[in-house]
Amino acid sequence: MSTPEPKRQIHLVAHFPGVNSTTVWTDPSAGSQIDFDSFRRFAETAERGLFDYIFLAEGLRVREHGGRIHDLDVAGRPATLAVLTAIASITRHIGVVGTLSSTFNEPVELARQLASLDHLSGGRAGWNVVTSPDAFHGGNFRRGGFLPYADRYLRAEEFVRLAKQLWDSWGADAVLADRSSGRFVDPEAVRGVTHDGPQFDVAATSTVPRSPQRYPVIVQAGDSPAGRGFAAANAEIIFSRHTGFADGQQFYRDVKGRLPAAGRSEDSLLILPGASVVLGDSAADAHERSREIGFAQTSPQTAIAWVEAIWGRELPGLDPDGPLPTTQPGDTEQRQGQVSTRVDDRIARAEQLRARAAAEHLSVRELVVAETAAHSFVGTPEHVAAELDRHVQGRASDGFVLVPHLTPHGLDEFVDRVVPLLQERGVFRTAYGSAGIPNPTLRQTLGLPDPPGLGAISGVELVDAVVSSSEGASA
Ligand SMILES: Cc1cc2nc3c(=O)[nH]c(=O)nc-3n(C[C@H](O)[C@H](O)[C@H](O)COP(=O)(O)O)c2cc1C
Repeated sequence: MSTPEPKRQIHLVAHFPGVNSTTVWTDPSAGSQIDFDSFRRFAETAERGLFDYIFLAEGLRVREHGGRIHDLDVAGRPATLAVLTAIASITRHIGVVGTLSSTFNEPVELARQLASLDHLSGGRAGWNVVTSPDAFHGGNFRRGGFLPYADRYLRAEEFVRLAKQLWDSWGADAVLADRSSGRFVDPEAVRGVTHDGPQFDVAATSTVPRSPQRYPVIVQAGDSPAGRGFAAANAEIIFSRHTGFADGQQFYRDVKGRLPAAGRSEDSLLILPGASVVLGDSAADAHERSREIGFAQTSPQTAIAWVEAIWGRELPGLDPDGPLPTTQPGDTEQRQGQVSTRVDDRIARAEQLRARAAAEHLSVRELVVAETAAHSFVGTPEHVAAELDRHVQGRASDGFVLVPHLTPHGLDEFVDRVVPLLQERGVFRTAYGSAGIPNPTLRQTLGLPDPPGLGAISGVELVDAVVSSSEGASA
């Protein structure tokens, strides 16, 4: 008799609410997005629930709508690396992963900051590499439109490659701290990194010794073919939008199918779609809660602003409880700074929305709820646990980035009611370090292989880049 295959294990990520349009900050129980107490509370729940890591998205510029600050969504969360460092100091096992742009940062400085986070967290750091190269964000840095859209991943690729050289530039034994000889550093074990490429011209010596994980875990969020190619070559995790079962399977197959060409194995990259969960004591109760939350996430003003962003024009007098506008879309970008509102063909999108509203008899606000606040998993804890398991066993994902709608207690119910059921199913850990490692790094918690030497990890060649390093580093 053949032994059954072991069950695939689910990975869970806790997305701190905010930097999106679905956080219900108006709820009477909602806490601050800014005070450290919120991050502490959130992190304690996520670690109690044995999540793999806490994740922070990042918006580099305050969003605008119609040329004014977009005043409907929560904003103002403190900067990513500062928050993650503070979280690392009050947790022991959970990973800390942040979103940082490869377009508007510089490799030497960012590599230094990330290596520092990896040191200070004891090897629990991760970096979500985003490109977000639009002119609006660039304006923040006096670099509006400096990077052609087509080059966004060339820069990201060169950035990551250079960062890895910097992270590898101190040998494992470079810090001598030898009191008898008085020598602190072994110069033979630290190499300078010189790099002359299309995006970066750098001659640098890293100021930070090799960190516990050598590199932070590399995450990617981007959906274009170029983004998928970049992920297959460089990323260890993809944060995806493909949460549905069939859609998830298709994305999973596509991206995992790209790995062999990059010289990588299937288990070297995890795919974790964003997901929202609404629980109830019965299916009907959960669906009713989901409906209420959807409307709380979509105020009448939010619904109008969303339609204006798609329509590319102001829509004065639009009734949120009435039908979609009969006016044809214009071409004025209404919303700036929100990735998900990018529309390539406004007329086609408007027609698609009109068709859905007509078929389902939806008002403007009901349509926006259906389009933007449809929750991924709705039902009793038993139903939700079974569904999450089905997605992972069915290779529609390797787990989920859970995006709660409330700060800071939005994951409490999931941790109390769903996590134990996943454990009973044998698909989720019952302790950190259960593989026999008492203080696992984030990469070990995720079950990802150690990073190979520089060069082998990247399957994409930078045609014009000249990459060189002086000799002498110890391995
Ligand atoms: C699920 C998901 C989450 C993202 N989160 C962020 C974010 O927090 N901050 C950001 O600047 N860009 C974010 N992005 C934008 C992407 O990282 C990427 O820069 C952009 O989508 C362009 O890449 P693409 O053309 O491959 O999609 C996100 C994208 C996706 C798909």
